[in-house]
Formats: sequence, C-alpha cells, structure tokens
Amino acid sequence: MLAVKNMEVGYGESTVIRDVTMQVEPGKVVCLMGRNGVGKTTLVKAIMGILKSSKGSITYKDHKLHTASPHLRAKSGIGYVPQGREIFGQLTVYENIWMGLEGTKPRKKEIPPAAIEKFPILKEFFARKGGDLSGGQQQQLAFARALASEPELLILDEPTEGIQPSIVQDIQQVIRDIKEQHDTAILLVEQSLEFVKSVADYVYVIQKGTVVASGDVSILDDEQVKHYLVV
Ligand SMILES: Nc1ncnc2c1ncn2[C@@H]1O[C@H](COP(=O)(O)OP(=O)(O)OP(=O)(O)O)[C@@H](O)[C@H]1O
Repeated sequence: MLAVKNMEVGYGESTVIRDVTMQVEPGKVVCLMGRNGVGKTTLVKAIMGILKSSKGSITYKDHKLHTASPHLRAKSGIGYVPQGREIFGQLTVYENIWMGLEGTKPRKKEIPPAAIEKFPILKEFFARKGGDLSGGQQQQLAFARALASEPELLILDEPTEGIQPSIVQDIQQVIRDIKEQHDTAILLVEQSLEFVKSVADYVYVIQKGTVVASGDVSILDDEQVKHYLVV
C-alpha cells in the first residue's frame, strides 16, 4: 500500500535519512522505532510531503507520491497526527475535528460518528477551545481530527509522548480497534517497546537515519531492540 524505496532526506547540506526502504500494508500496524534524533519524524514528514526527499521513491496505492503536495497526499487518503499534535488552540474542539474534513475527496460534509465515539471526552468538550485541553486530550483531538477523514493510511508520530498512562491506554485501545475493524494501515512512530508489542505487526528500527533492524513483532529480539533504544 505504502512503499518507500531508498529514501534520502535532509536539511540543507545535512542528510538525516539515508537509503531507507520500508513498506506498510492494509490492516497492519507498522512501527518505526529508534532513539531521539535518529530521523523518525524527518522520515514521516517526507512521506507526508512536508519535507522533500533528495533521493528515492514513495509509492502509495500504486501511485508515485514523491512529487505530490502534502495537500494531495491528504486527499489521497493519508491521515496524519504530527508530533506535538498541532491542534488549533483558538478553535473549538468541534472546529478542530471539522478541519480534518478539509482534505477529503469528495469533500465530506459531516464528521463521521466513529471519529468521535472513540474519544468520548471530546464530545463533552465540543465547545471548548482546543488550547484549553490537557496535553492528553489534545492528543486525542489530533487523533480524532485525523480519523474524521476516514483515512486508509494513518500516520501517528509519537502519540504517547508525554501523555498520562490512562490516555496512553485509551490510545492503545483505539489503535487495536482500528486494526480489528478496518483495513486501515497504520504507521506508528513509537519508542515504548511495551506499547509497540501490544499493537504492532511489524517493526523497523532506525539508527542514524538508516534501518538497522526490521521484522515481524512476534520474532522481535527484545534485547536487540532495547540496545538500539538505550540513549
Ligand atoms: N528543521 C530542522 N532543521 C535542521 N535539522 C533538523 C530539523 N529538524 C530536525 N533536525 C535534525 O534532524 C535529526 C533528526 O530529527 P528527527 O526529529 O527526525 O528525529 P526523531 O527520531 O524523530 O527524534 P525525536 O524522537 O526526538 O522526535 C536531528 O539531528 C535533528 O536535530
């Protein structure tokens, strides 16, 4: 469904992602792991078209994506929950979720109930400003906004970072539900091995911008992965 081949991405003269090849299939949760600063967000931003790759290709549902704008990528069915959430602090919870419909094609006129039902607290807080929510609630809001477009591929960049344990559990459950009920593919950036093992099918471990280990989560060598995660 999503195939990244020999991707290279960087900032100016500095190359951060080198020769990364990976793929994500429908109904599967694929995790990108690696310690801080190895390039996970850079890779995800290149998949979303926010950063330009200098080499390699991205294919999504048999279409070449690497020259498409971020807007077009969203329209083609990719939902994105960025690191740091990037919700609109001055807009209400309802308006934030509504923004998720922007990229849909044809343009959806209603928020799909499933996007909200997964996060009951959001319905209670519909009229509140996004900026007044806690970090965990904002994370749920960013997740609901991405689900509003009913994506076929959902990209989640560290959705549990700095979030209280009860909300981490909620997010874990939502990922499991999506996996059970839909063909949605999920690309998840995550550093907690425990969390990854509870939701993932396949894992890529990144070090210094390159894939250094990959495999089915059931045959994952915990000690090897921990070695790459230890700071
Ligand atoms: N806008 C930028 N300009 C220049 N360098 C950047 C920029 N953003 C990130 N970098 C550098 O690129 C490298 C990879 O950063 P990136 O955020 O992709 O890592 P990461 O694995 O997602 O880390 P984290 O888990 O901390 O988010 C780091 O060395 C970082 O300093």
